[in-house]
Amino acid sequence: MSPLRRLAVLLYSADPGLGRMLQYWAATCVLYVVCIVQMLVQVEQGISDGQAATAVIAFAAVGALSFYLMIRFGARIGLKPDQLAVSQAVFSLVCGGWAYAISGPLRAAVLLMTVVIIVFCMFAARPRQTLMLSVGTIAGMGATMWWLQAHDPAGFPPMTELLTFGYLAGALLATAVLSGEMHKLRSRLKRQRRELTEALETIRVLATVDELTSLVNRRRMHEVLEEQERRQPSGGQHGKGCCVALLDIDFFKQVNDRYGHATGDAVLRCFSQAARASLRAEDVLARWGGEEFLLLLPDASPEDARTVLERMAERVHTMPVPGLDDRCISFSAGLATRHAGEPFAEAIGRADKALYRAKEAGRDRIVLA
Ligand SMILES: Nc1nc2c(ncn2[C@@H]2O[C@H](COP(=O)(O)OP(=O)(O)OP(=O)(O)O)[C@@H](O)[C@H]2O)c(=O)[nH]1
Repeated sequence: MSPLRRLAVLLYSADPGLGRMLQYWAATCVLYVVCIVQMLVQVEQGISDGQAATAVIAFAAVGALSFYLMIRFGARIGLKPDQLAVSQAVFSLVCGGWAYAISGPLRAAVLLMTVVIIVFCMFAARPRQTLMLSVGTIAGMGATMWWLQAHDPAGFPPMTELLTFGYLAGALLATAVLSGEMHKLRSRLKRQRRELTEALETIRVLATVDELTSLVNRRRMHEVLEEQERRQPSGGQHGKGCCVALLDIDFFKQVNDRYGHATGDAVLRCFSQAARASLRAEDVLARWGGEEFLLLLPDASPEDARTVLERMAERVHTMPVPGLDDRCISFSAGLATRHAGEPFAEAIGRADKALYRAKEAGRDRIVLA
């Protein structure tokens, strides 16, 4: 990691949740900077008192820095994101009230910032917290305005303060109501996103998995083979080659006829489980149709593949199937190595011919193409 990136991670954190909170913090800092510049211009123009403005600016700067530290290391001190958001808002509102008191004729404009702070809160705090903040701000600003008009009626005419307070209270209450609506909308969107993700997963499973055996279905297997052709156009890795085998359960019609279709289904399920238990993680077994299965063995020589199929045959011979008494299940297999650059369709065609020969030769055997 470069030193610059390490510094960025240290300041900004690699955790996306924390990163988002720090983004909000950075956005509030931009607002603070804008307000500080305005305040300096006000001092320059003789609208605000220089000492009072310096005190507000210092208070805001120290507060912003403290909040950065609290957000960055908040997890260690056990502060929750919404608690941090509310504390930040309370701090900003105190700054806003103070700025109001020293901004002379521009004070009504400062109130705009107060509304902006509450709107910011809507994104991070709960609707109840936003409502409490709005009510608290109305009470706090009401008290400030009352105190200012009582102590300096010439600078803060009572009627002007009262009307300004009315506008502020209306705006804050409307914002709090809006926050509730936005929260509902966000909850609905979250639920819809979760439902959509679940629906997509269901569709994906239905499109790729065989319902009876839970094996990969024929459609998905075609995709797997295409991916394999793209990844290894010349055959298998490590010079071992790649094998395909077509497997077909022997005398399956007899099972259906004698024991019933439900037992036939149970045989297919048990066969799939037993067969899958004999494979490596990279091997893919698909239900190719009816009682026929296609096995892809990437990076396997024909000898390796035969060993796998023999191990599989042993498991299948001894697997218990509910409702089948003592009848032993077997399968025949046609095995083919995929030649370099050969399309899988051709290798599967050769495996199919080998399977036919295995059936002809008496079943329960593996024939190499
Ligand atoms: N229970 C059940 N039977 C199925 C399913 N799909 C196909 N079959 C049956 O599988 C049987 C396949 O029979 P055949 O093609 O004659 O093959 P077989 O009896 O296994 O004979 P060989 O392959 O020559 O050993 C048919 O009776 C199909 O109805 C299924 O999903 N469930």
